[in-house]
Amino acid sequence: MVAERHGFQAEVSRLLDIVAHSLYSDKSVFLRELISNASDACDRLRYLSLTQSGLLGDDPDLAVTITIDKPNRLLTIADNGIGMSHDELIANLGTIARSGSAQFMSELATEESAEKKVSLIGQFGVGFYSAFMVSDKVAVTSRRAGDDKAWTWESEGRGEFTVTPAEKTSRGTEIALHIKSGEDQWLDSANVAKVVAKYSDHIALPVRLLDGTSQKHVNQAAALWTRSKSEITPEQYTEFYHHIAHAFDAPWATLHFKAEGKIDYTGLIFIPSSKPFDLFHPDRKQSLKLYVKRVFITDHCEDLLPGWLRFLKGIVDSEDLPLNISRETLQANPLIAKIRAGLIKRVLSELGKIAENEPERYLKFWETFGAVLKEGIYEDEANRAALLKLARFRSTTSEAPVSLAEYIGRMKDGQNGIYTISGDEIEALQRSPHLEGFRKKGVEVLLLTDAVDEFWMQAVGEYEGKPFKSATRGAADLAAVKPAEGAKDEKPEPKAEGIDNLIALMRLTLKDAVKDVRISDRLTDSACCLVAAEGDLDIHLEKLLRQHKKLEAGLPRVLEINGTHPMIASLAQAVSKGANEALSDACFLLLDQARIQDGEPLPDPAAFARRMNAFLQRGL
Ligand SMILES: Nc1ncnc2c1ncn2[C@@H]1O[C@H](COP(=O)(O)OP(=O)(O)OP(=O)(O)O)[C@@H](O)[C@H]1O
Repeated sequence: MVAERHGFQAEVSRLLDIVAHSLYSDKSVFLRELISNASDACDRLRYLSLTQSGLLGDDPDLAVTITIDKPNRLLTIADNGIGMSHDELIANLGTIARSGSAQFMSELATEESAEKKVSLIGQFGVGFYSAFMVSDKVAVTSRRAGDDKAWTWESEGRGEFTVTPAEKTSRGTEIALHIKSGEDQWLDSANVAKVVAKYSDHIALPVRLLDGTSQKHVNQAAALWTRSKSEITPEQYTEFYHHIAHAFDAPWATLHFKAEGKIDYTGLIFIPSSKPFDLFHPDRKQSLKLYVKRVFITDHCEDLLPGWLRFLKGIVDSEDLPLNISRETLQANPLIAKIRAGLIKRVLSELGKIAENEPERYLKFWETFGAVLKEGIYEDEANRAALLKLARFRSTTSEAPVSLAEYIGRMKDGQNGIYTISGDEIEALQRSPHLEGFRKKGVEVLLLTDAVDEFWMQAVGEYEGKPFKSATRGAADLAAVKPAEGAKDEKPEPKAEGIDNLIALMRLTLKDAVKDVRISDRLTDSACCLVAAEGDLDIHLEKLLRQHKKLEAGLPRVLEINGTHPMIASLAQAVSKGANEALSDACFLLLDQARIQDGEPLPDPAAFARRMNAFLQRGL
């Protein structure tokens, strides 16, 4: 029969190209991926057989069998799981269905550093395609449970694959790897046995190795989470994490526990140490696997975890849910809500312990997943207090990120709020003129760079009675802050003479381009800055909303001028001689200067250039 020819989806071709250039120094991961897939296929069949008892037929003992055929240079991984139909072979092994993968692949293509490439692809996972690291040809023969037809998918991993009808007497999938020359260790029985033992130890199915006539069982075939903690080594936990999460990093933390009482369940939960590529993709769902009495039910039980814990990996095995529960009715099950509450409590308590006892280690976690936990502060009132305690922030006065409790402990006498400034980058925030007055008074300001910050701060309003206050909104209230002990009680510098006239002229000249012009409490070195009026949207939030097309035009801002700045003093003096064109240009130039310092585009760059040139010319 003529083979059907298909091209790989562009993302798969790119992935295969990367795989072929052998990214990983440890190629043995291909065995882990294929054994994981085989075990998942058996789990899925077992779940379906709960409601379709005929599916298991006369072959009820699910297992994975690995065979070495040295003369033909073949290594085969076979399972009697769910199998794949003709269309599933094409869809599953020819495309990547994960959302965001096209964008991910193009980012990967432009990444130059090989090391970063490995770490990126590690977060993505190469799954089945890792077979091409050691094979020059892969043939997948599969028969879907309940179907009588079988098909062989075959490819050399270069742009296309074929699908042809096949003879296969039993259900399941057989993946035959034609081992590349130079990769002979994958035909060596002792080596394969060692690697398979490592990767299948925690798998709940028997894994067998056949070499010629000899056959041996390589694992205990008991689900890892059912064993007692004292019997499990850190390496075994890490292996299980790699298997379950298809991850390459080491877990940052491992929680293995048994909840007993009103409801009984076991949890084996991992907090990854690196960010998955799609952490902020809108389609990303939580991915804990749900088991009932050791039988895999689903990895898409949305209600098992809140969105703000979507980075967790692992399993939950319930003793109380009925085995024949359908995935659809799971969501409404009150037991799921109880398990969810229990999981949240455990994870938060573990994070709290690590934050207290190992602050440096905790900071690594916070840098990776802090922005996601902040979503919880915004949306989960019940856990808000615990999450606020766990939050850490960069600040103007401390090298290490600080907690809100630490911040409050260092507040100055007379300071009446927790000051924050938001923007895209820490460095730009540090340079912001808005902070000059705060620095002078030694008042700490938290530097916020996550988009979600604006939202949770609005929702929370205050922490332990201290309101959050934006350093770029309203009056700075710094006059009330007492100078630090030992510092000279500096008298405020006298404001430039005629400044009130300058302000009046600026208001008249700038009209609706600003909401107001006033003397600043927060500037010490710069001449001017823009702030939001009390009660208006924070400047950074407004910028975000405009970027996301949720707001059309920006609101006019308050232009603050530094009453002690020599240039402002000269302008004030000039005003006393009467208004003229140069002064009018100066008003607009000051406003544009403030916009530039905020990283804002100028509404009329040509007018800016014209005024600037006129000014330079007058000065020469
Ligand atoms: N042995 C198998 N039996 C049945 N289906 C399989 C088997 N191996 C792979 N598949 C199907 O092919 C799909 C793609 O496999 P692949 O390993 O590339 O990705 P994945 O397992 O979905 O993702 P990842 O490995 O990154 O978590 C699987 O989701 C599964 O549907």
